[in-house]
Amino acid sequence: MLNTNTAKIGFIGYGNMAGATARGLMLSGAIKPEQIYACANDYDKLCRKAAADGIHPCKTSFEVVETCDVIFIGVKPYMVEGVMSPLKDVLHGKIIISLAANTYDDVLEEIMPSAHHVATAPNTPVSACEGIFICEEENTLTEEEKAFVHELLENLGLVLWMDRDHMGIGGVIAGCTPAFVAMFMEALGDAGCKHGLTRPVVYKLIAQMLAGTGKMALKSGDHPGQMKDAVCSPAGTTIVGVSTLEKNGFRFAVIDAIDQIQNKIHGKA
Ligand SMILES: NC(=O)C1=CN([C@@H]2O[C@H](COP(=O)(O)OP(=O)(O)OC[C@H]3O[C@@H](n4cnc5c(N)ncnc54)[C@H](O)[C@@H]3O)[C@@H](O)[C@H]2O)C=CC1
Ligand SMILES: O=C(O)[C@@H]1CCC=N1
Repeated sequence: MLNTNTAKIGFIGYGNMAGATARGLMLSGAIKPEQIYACANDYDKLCRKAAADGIHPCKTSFEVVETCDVIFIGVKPYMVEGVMSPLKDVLHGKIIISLAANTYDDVLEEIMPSAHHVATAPNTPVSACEGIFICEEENTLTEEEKAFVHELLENLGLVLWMDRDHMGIGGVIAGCTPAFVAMFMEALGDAGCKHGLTRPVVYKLIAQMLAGTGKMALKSGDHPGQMKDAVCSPAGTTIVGVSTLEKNGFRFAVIDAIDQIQNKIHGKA
């Protein structure tokens, strides 16, 4: 029976998302570095990252699969088939957690019918154990394996099981938008710098402001409009900024960005 104290966790591909997942699992204390094995395209680069993280670098994906009980797929979506198909014979009964965007259970089943697989849509804040793992409800895990996967991923933040129709947009809102937020942070940093704050101070203020606003929303359940109203004093300063953002199409720019991502996913762009 699988348990987090002894399970060996593998990563095929050890880039941004896989590394974030591994680091989150280690930071949470659920998984020790010596339980983690990874392979990647560039072995020397992998060895440097593995040494920094304290995990085992592997020369081949076969080594990862043969050694591990649970294997995360951390390669680009278009590579999943080419990387996983040659492993067909060694995947029997292994738990496979795919990180690949918009790559669902039907595709995984086609490529690796003998594995017990689940498709997910994660985000990089898992590295700080404040992330999201959306998992597809349709999967080939046993009930016991599903409970184990849920427990493992819960160490990294929120775990939500979703039907395929909502996985795409859920994955975009959870997985793509950390980049938007980082752009917002950078813009606020530039503005703070322009008006005299040093970079270390302004970025600290911004990060804490964002973490606090998110936590407040989760704790109170308040509507975002209510949270905005609570900051805007009548004839005060914030409302001047809010109206300037409206004039510049701030909210439409965000909705349009999501629309364009969806168009790309659905082949319309
Ligand atoms: N970066 C993100 O925020 C998110 C990424 N994802 C998904 O995670 C997956 C990985 O994306 P990133 O980490 O951003 O990409 P990345 O480019 O940082 O990492 C890709 C990794 O795959 C490895 N790789 C390439 N060819 C390989 C091969 N033949 N065998 C083994 N490893 C190989 C590379 O060496 C690298 O370690 C993608 O499928 C993406 O859709 C999902 C949600 C969020
Ligand atoms: O940009 C991408 O394709 C990946 C999927 C979600 C976030 N990053």
